Amino acid sequence: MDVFNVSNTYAQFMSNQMQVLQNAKGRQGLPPRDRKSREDTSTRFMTTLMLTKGTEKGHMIHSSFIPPAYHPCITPMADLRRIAIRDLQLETHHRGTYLLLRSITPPRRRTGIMAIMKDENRDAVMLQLFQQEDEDTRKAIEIVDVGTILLVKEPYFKVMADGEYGLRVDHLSDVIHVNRDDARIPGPWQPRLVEIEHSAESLKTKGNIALVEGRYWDAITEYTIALRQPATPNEIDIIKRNRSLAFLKVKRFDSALLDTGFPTFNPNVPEKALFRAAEALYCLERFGESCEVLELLRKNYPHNARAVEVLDRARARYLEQKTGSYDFKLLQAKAKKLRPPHLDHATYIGPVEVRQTESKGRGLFVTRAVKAGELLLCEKAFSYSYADEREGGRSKITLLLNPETKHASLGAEADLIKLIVHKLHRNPSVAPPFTTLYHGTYEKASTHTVDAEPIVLVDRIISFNVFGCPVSSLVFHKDTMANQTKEEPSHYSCGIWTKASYINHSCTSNAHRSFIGDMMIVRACCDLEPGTEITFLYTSLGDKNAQKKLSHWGIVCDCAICLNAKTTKAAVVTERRKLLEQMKQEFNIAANGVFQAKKIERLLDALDTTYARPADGLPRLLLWDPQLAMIRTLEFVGKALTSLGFIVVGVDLSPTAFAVVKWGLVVDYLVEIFMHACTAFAAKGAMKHSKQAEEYAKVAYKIIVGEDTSFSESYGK
Ligand SMILES: C[S@@+](CC[C@H](N)C(=O)[O-])C[C@H]1O[C@@H](n2cnc3c(N)ncnc32)[C@H](O)[C@@H]1O
Repeated sequence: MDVFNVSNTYAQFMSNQMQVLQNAKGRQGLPPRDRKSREDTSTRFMTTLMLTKGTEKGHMIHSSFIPPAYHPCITPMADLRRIAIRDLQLETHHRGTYLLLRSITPPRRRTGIMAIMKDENRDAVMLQLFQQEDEDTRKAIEIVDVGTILLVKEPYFKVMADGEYGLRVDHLSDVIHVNRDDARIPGPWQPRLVEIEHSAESLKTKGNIALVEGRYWDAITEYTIALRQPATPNEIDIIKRNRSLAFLKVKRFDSALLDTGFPTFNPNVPEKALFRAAEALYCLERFGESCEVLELLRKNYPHNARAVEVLDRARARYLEQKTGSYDFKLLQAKAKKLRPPHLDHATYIGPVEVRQTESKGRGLFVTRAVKAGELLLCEKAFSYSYADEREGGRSKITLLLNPETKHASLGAEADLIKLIVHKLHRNPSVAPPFTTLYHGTYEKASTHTVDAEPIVLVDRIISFNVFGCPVSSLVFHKDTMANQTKEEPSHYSCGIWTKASYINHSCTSNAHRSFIGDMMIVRACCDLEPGTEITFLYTSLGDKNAQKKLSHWGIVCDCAICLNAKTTKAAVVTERRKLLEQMKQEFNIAANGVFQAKKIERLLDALDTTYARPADGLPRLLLWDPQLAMIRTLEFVGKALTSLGFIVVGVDLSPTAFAVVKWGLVVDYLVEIFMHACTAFAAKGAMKHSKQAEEYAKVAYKIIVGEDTSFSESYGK
């Protein structure tokens, strides 16, 4: 939805890649013919590593191929059989087996992290780990470095892009870091005795040092090994409390919470445990429980000033979550300042619920009557990937290609996949709202965890549910109005909003989404009866390629506009094109902005008569735009609104109050149309009408931008 769909542009590129995959498949099950020696493999790798050092950062556009979908290992470790590098066969997932490997090189980071690994027979193989964190979040050497011991479950051995052979790991749960105290480490790889610490206290100290130095994963390892040593209950409590801080630092909130003792605290629970539990709950968006823990903290430690501050913040989120009252001015200010624009605000789910539809799977329905402009959702992104769209700043833009689905998109989607993989892997408790989203015919894994590790499958879910988004719909609206551009709104930044994802598509939609940073705001764009299904646009209104784009979701839109487009006779289409061309010429001739109004009016009337159905049932998309250019009189305000499908009364200055009886399509220019009405009514001394028109402009603005606190500033009112 609004991501840069470039499937057509890269069709050839993808079919070439499909061919490469097909060719590779031809070697499936065969052993490699020309396997290189360990020395040769590692020397070549080290040479490339040195030659490319420092040259691979850059802000260029990267391309990323999604591999043919395969399931992660779901067999428990105890049931896997160990194999060796020399047993590997090409293009094969070695189901039911595992490899125990030790790195003999430092890592090289490209789309994935690569290193040369050896096994106990001293054979070597290249390992590529995909979906690992960015260098900024976790250095490659913290993931694999010389001496790192890894267990690769159900290894996938394949021909790489450069023709070399290697192991490819796409699922985080398919690779296990083996701690130095693990009994599975073979004798020759065992650490020297001096490296093995047995006392919980000394391991805790090592953990504390790592924590202070910002080596959080090392700290977790030290504390975890410490907890396997004999220790008193008090020592165990302290080690867990320290580990909970390390877990918080690496965003493992589920584990952090568990280590604090939540939900059963001793009467003399220390402040730190309560703070950490409250922080973990806050980050898991469990604001009510976070408030409860902080209230306990305030009760037990009344002089703790920070507790008051943190409690205020949690209460503010809880209030947003429960009531939907936001300080939108503050949200706009934060979205303007923060990069990435991750806003610290809560999700509000308004009067909506998920229900089964007749023919579109599940959908979102209103539970009570709703007025145009009312807030249905204000949803914090489940995950959000920001791409700097300014000239020269496209640091995270990736061309994401899926040869299997023939889908290609340009933007930050590749990063989004990674962000979600990590979020789910770190915090299994937050997974259900994501994993239950629409995933087409793609089969999910039959289990959620294996050996207590979460199983994560994301890319298909993302491709069906991702939204492209501007950093701010306010800025986008202003740009649209200033540049008068009517190009389709595609965006590089993108995210997943799990509730909004239940909204199905319709070109004659009754709801509209807007963005303030990573918050999506969905408002009704017409009055809705209780039980009405909410719909919004997946592609932009009037997009000529809409049907093609909708086919990505398997949608054949059956709205009035699409049905009419299919049934309109070719002669009528030609006639409309001719009239539009003549109008365009008239507007072009009028270089000074003064055009032959009468002539254009005649052409508009002629175009109008090509439609048979009333516009409130079938909006006239070709008409509102040229009518807007003519909008100098109230007559054209009425005409433009009618073409958009509105029913309005009082435009003719009759004693009837100016009122929208039925809302039509909401476009950015709707605000301008109502503002023209406001001015035109005022010029005629119809001040009540004028005030009412301004109110409608404000509602339209709120629907388009997400809020109306910035209306006065934008429209000088
Ligand atoms: C983002 S999901 C929307 C929620 C989905 N209906 C569900 O059951 O979870 C997108 C999918 O919903 C279905 N869908 C959405 N709009 C539709 C429409 N107008 N007609 C038919 N199917 C639609 C398609 O299967 C599409 O791939």
